[in-house]
Amino acid sequence: MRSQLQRHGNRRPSAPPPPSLPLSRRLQGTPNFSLSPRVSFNPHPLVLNPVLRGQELEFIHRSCSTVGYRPNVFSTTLSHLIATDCGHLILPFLSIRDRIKEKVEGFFGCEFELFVEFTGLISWCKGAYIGWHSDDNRPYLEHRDFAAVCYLNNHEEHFKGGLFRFKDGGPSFVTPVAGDVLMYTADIRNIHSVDEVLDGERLTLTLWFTRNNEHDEDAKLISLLSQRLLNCEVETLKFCFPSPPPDNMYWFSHDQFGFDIRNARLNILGFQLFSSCNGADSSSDPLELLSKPLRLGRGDEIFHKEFANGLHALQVVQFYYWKAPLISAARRKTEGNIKPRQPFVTEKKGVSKLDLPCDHQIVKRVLGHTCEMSDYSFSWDDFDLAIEMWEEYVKSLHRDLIVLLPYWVSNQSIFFVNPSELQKCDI
Ligand SMILES: O=C(O)CCC(=O)C(=O)O
Ligand SMILES: [Fe+2]
Repeated sequence: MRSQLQRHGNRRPSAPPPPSLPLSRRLQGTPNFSLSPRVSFNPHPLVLNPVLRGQELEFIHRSCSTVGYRPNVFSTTLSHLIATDCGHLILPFLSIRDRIKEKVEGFFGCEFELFVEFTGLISWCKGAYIGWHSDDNRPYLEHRDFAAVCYLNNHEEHFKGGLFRFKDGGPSFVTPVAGDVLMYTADIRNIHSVDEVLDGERLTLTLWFTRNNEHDEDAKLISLLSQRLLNCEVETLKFCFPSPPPDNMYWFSHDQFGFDIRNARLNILGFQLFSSCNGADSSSDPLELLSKPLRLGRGDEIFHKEFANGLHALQVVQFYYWKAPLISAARRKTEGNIKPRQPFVTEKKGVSKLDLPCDHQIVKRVLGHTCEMSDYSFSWDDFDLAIEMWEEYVKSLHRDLIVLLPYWVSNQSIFFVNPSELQKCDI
């Protein structure tokens, strides 16, 4: 513990300003990086198994992702989580982020500590691909030195297509396997591509690293977090309800039409959204209603509790599916001892179904094969239990975040340490 704190307390010196030569040339002349072509590094992806909190990251992505930087790609960035008042959800990223950073520094023999420039969950749905490119191939990306892609699900099992390919040298392709981390320099020595995804949702945790501290992601995230959490009390759950940013971040557009990703992810799991405003808001844009209090329905039933907005409802639904095996096992164990909590379900009085623009055929084509988790037989009883568990989960992460933030501010670096360990160290 002590050594972990000291490590973070005394960051290694950061790199001097980068010389003007391109990275590829610099590496050839630097003993630490004498293995300049990628093929003379370990040709196989480094395997970090098991992926720390992989299912949790999947839950976060399915509940928080926005449309991404390429067609049919969705992404969840740490800054987006903070901007939607879900800063506590960055905590599950931190151990694996630290571990990957250490591995990249070790693997490439970095003399100076690297800075994380970007951390994000990125999913590639049917039709997504990227042709030959290097990761520093735009003027605004020139500072990127290294890339690490951690695969969170399996080729063939969860998606088809989507192989990673290197243009030169070996291995010529990489088959994504959950837990594998692929690391490469971001420059032209590692021109690569991703084959078109033919089915399913290919999920990765992608990080880029830089030696230029002006592009340190941590500094920006700490400043964002400090602004958002300025007057926040540890016990206030109200603050932990997600607050949606502009709707266009969730709008997947295809030709003239498309769908809202929040609504689509609910629909493919069999849920519909209902608004309690009876007619008063009928003239407003239905997409705006996604930011207002909503109810959830399935078939003819409507759940009695109200959600703060569409993101809140989606987060609870995805949490339910993440925890469904646990919840149903607990219920089986206690069968007979616990009274069913029914009735939870109300009739469709005083609510109206949200009439959102949605091209169901495109939803099915892009996201249709991602609903394997809907196999669990659904129960409102279990769902109600999941709401309580979600609230506990959020409160506990939120508490940790409030404790850790001052340490991050004073180190100007984001890291994870168990808060109870921190308190022991302070004494
Ligand atoms: O997901 C991958 O395997 C690589 C993605 C990639 O090349 C990129 O985003 O630049
Ligand atoms: Fe790339």
